[in-house]
Amino acid sequence: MKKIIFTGGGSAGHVTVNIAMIPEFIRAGWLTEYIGSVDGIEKQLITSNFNVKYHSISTGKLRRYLDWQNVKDPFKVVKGIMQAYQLIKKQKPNIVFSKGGFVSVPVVIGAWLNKIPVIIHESDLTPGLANKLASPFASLICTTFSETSSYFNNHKCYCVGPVLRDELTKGDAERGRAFVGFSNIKKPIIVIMGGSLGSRKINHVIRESLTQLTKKFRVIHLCGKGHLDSSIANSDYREYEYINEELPDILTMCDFVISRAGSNSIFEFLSLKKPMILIPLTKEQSRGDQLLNAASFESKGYCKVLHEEQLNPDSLIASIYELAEEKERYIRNMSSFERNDAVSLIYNLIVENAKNGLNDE
Ligand SMILES: CC(=O)N[C@H]1[C@@H](OP(=O)(O)OP(=O)(O)OC[C@H]2O[C@@H](n3ccc(=O)[nH]c3=O)[C@H](O)[C@@H]2O)O[C@H](CO)[C@@H](O)[C@@H]1O
Repeated sequence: MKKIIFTGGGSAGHVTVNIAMIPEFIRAGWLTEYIGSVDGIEKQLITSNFNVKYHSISTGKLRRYLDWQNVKDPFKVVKGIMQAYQLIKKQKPNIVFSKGGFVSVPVVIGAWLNKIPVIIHESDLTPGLANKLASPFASLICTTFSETSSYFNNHKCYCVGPVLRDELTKGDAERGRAFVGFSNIKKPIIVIMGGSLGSRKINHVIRESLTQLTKKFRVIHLCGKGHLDSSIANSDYREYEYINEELPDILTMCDFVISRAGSNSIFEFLSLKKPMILIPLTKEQSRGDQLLNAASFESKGYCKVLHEEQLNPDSLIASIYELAEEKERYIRNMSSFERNDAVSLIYNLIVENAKNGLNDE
């Protein structure tokens, strides 16, 4: 029997691709395991969705700011590499698939030290630091955007397009309405998603705009863990820290989306043809990947971009009215998008690259 180990974590964007891929391997009879951090979001998402063995390793964080933890983290990363090396030596997978995020670097190095092939996936237009560090150890890099290959000099890249969960297209609006408890009145619904971890700035502006916003719209706010505000009493407003299996129903039900510009999320909205306002993370808060993701979508007429520097209740309300007025045009533009069957493409690449003879019968 063949065995695959998945890795990736830190935020849901580094896990959802794995969530889309894992069922293929379980169906095909592969032994499927996961290496993640001790308490990251990947542990909760993987163990609640699948009955796969989850191994934890020590991880450091790749921070962009000064923090005393930065001094301790290199030691944690070295410990993580040693743990991953030992685990992979013992588990003998035929291949490792990495979706990136800081936990993935020790795993990729641990696999390489064991001479186990590694396939990496990069879903943003520009590579994340973890994938950049891991790329010399990988046999192949799969990308969502075709432009990404130019950032991985001399590496074998394969553009597979967005990797989306199968369930995403199986949402049911009626189920969504029942879940949030909205009656079927004729006020369009906006879903607000500040990335998988939430966004303080977006949360703040949404809550400031709420009275005005709910005159015309109903609002479902995915505000991120620890960011609920129980003081708000508004019958057209619902807030959740994070929504897992009900998300396809909620997205199918909604009319508009306001979101950060994380790659996985925006391709989910695109494939469901939801007119969207994207508020990308700024250069100060990130490497600028979301600015490029959003610019790429804007150039194709898929979204409206509202930069954080201009974000306030007035600009938000004005943008949502403009989006609503041009709804049909956005839907038309999004209809031209043709999506690959990325899950099958990656599955085939993994089968072709897997090392033979380790756990095989
Ligand atoms: C702060 C940060 O590091 N952001 C990065 C992170 O974003 P982030 O983790 O937000 O990643 P994405 O937007 O790409 O994906 C989020 C995923 O979580 C899911 N979801 C979200 C909220 C919720 O309540 N329920 C739910 O299921 C979405 O449907 C999506 O599948 O990874 C992305 C992909 O590499 C990058 O583009 C982002 O720049």
